[in-house]
Amino acid sequence: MKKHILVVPGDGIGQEVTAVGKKVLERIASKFGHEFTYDEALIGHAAIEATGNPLPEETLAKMKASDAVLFGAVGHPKYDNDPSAKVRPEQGLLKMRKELGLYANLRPIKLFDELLGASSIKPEILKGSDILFFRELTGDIYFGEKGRKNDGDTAYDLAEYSRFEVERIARKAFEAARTRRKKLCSVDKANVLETSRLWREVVQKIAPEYPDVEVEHQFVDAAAMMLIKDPRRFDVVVTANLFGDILTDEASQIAGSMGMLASASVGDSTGVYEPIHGSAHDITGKGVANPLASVLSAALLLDISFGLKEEADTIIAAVDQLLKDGFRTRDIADATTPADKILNTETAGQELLKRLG
Ligand SMILES: NC(=O)c1ccc[n+]([C@@H]2O[C@H](COP(=O)([O-])OP(=O)(O)OC[C@H]3O[C@@H](n4cnc5c(N)ncnc54)[C@H](O)[C@@H]3O)[C@@H](O)[C@H]2O)c1
Ligand SMILES: CC(C)[C@H](C(=O)O)[C@@H](O)C(=O)O
Ligand SMILES: [Mg+2]
Repeated sequence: MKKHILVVPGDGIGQEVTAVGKKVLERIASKFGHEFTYDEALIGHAAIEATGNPLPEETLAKMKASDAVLFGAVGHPKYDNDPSAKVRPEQGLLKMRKELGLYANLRPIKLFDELLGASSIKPEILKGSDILFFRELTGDIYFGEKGRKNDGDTAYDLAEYSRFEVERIARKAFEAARTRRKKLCSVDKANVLETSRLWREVVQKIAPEYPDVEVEHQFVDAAAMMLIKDPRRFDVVVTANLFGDILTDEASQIAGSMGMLASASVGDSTGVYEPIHGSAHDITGKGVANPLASVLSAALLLDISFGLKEEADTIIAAVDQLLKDGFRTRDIADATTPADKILNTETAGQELLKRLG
């Protein structure tokens, strides 16, 4: 198969982990006889430094022209600590999502059995957890009008959802539930927010079209609690942009680390595949970031954008074998991990390639 992949590493550990994700794609291409071509483009702080724009037109054009995007992360401490900065790396990420129509963000919470001990949640509570989040990605408080009034002393961010936006993400979630354990949990805050009341109304209205799927509605505060108390009660979860952002960082602890969670952003055009984590300033440049979220994002890319299920499964099996062989990056290691089994970003990539064959 011939495909063109755009690699957009972005900032901080985005650069470090995406290099490993790309190597895995290259190995898969040679192993299975595919012809993947690659290009790179700037986004975030790196793009601001080079062009003044967090999402240069050239990057956007390259994204639209590619078959899939392997993405790293954006962000820099300079902006995090300067609330007055008008141009920010995250604007590039949000504009990309909007311009490409990436309204559905799939975040699988996949727990590898070997990592049962890596979480701070008890293994008997965790074992068998397998959740697929559908986070709405182009609406909500992220994209509504925002600003200041009263001489800057009052700030506002408007949360907005249209019926159409809720319906399209809900349908994707219902369809995914059909292929899994047939349970859908819709998470909102309908006891307080009008956007959530519309959300619940839409999900209730289309639910009869999926009679084989058992639907429940939970308020976001309760859902946050249930995720930790009993993660196995969830199969597919569908929720709004902001709730999905927060709940999936929380849910990363079910999988053991932020460094294990991949995501797929899909919708109207080119799919973008990225770890859920950020640029992680605290470990940038140390070479210790866990690259497996990027590697598992590459697997999602092959599966979802190219329909290469066997190739994707080969990557997941290699990750599984790496963990079975006792290897751990620092974030998923514990007191029982022998020193010679602790990997950095680069050696994790090397060990993984050995297991890809
Ligand atoms: N999609 C994105 O590009 C994205 C996502 C989240 C945050 N950000 C940006 O990243 C910057 C840092 O944000 P943050 O610190 O809140 O979140 P973060 O996800 O970057 O890091 C949170 C914590 O998880 C750890 N961590 C994250 N990924 C890891 C990995 N692969 N291996 C090992 N440990 C890992 C970090 O060291 C840190 O302690 C901010 O500028 C933020 O805006 C970007
Ligand atoms: C960096 C930020 C804008 C982004 C988000 O909130 O969507 C990030 O946290 C994510 O999860 O991709
Ligand atoms: Mg986030």
